[in-house]
Amino acid sequence: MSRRSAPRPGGTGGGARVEVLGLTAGYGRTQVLDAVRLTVEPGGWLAVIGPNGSGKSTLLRSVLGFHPHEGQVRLDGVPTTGMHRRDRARAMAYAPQTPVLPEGVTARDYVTLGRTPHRPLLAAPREADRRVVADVLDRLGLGSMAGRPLSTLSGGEQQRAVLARALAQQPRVLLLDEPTAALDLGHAQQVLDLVDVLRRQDGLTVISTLHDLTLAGQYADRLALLSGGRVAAEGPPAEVLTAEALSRHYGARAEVVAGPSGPAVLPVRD
Ligand SMILES: Nc1ncnc2c1ncn2[C@@H]1O[C@H](COP(=O)(O)OP(=O)(O)OP(=O)(O)O)[C@@H](O)[C@H]1O
Repeated sequence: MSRRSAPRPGGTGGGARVEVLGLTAGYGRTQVLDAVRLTVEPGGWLAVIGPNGSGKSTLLRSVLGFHPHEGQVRLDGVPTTGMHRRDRARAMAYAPQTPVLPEGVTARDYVTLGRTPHRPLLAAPREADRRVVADVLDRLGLGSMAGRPLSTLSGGEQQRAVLARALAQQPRVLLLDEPTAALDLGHAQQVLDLVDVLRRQDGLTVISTLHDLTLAGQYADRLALLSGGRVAAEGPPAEVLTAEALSRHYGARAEVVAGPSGPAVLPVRD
């Protein structure tokens, strides 16, 4: 993965403040989220954690406006419901946990789809779009396979292509659902390092879900623990990641130790 500095794929002129106010959502009669309230400052990284089924993906999809909900989401104080779809698409990019990948499309063409909100309807990609796409592909270590159909990429390479598409969008807010699920440790660190660089250099605001609590604690500056439809704990990783919280909300036996770059969670066998 190259560390070329310009042009930066996230070079957007800064992130947005995200406010989630009283967000309630569910499926049919089943309520999954109950009046969730969160704030992420520009350039902040909030990792939403919580046991399986606690509503992390539902929360991300609701923030994006993809899932019906009550309550309000504001970007820099502006309710997203009042924003034009195209403006919303420019502001927020999403890398889903289980994306539907189009058949017969090359990695390069797929990532170029991320430029759609930035160009006139039906217009062909411009030189500037091609440069952003090439840079993102390069920075995610996908440059050499850009011309290959997505279906021939490995699971981890496909996951990086999905992230590349989101970064090519040059959003102000990046929402990542389990971005490292299919990645080996080295690639997981490279992807998270890149996102971290973008938020530090450009003030990109990041909201992610992460099952790996040690990685969550190392990269995010705040964690929100979802449990029972509510935010059970929210704050700096060292405050949220406690053995007591992991036992209570995950039913897990674990020790939490202070690591060199954040708390590390060590599962303890019976
Ligand atoms: N389309 C759907 N129809 C009905 N119920 C759903 C649907 N999608 C999700 N759910 C339910 O909503 C709850 C929250 O799901 P969600 O995917 O948001 O959880 P999550 O915290 O992201 O889970 P995981 O950690 O397993 O990815 C779960 O109980 C799930 O079964």
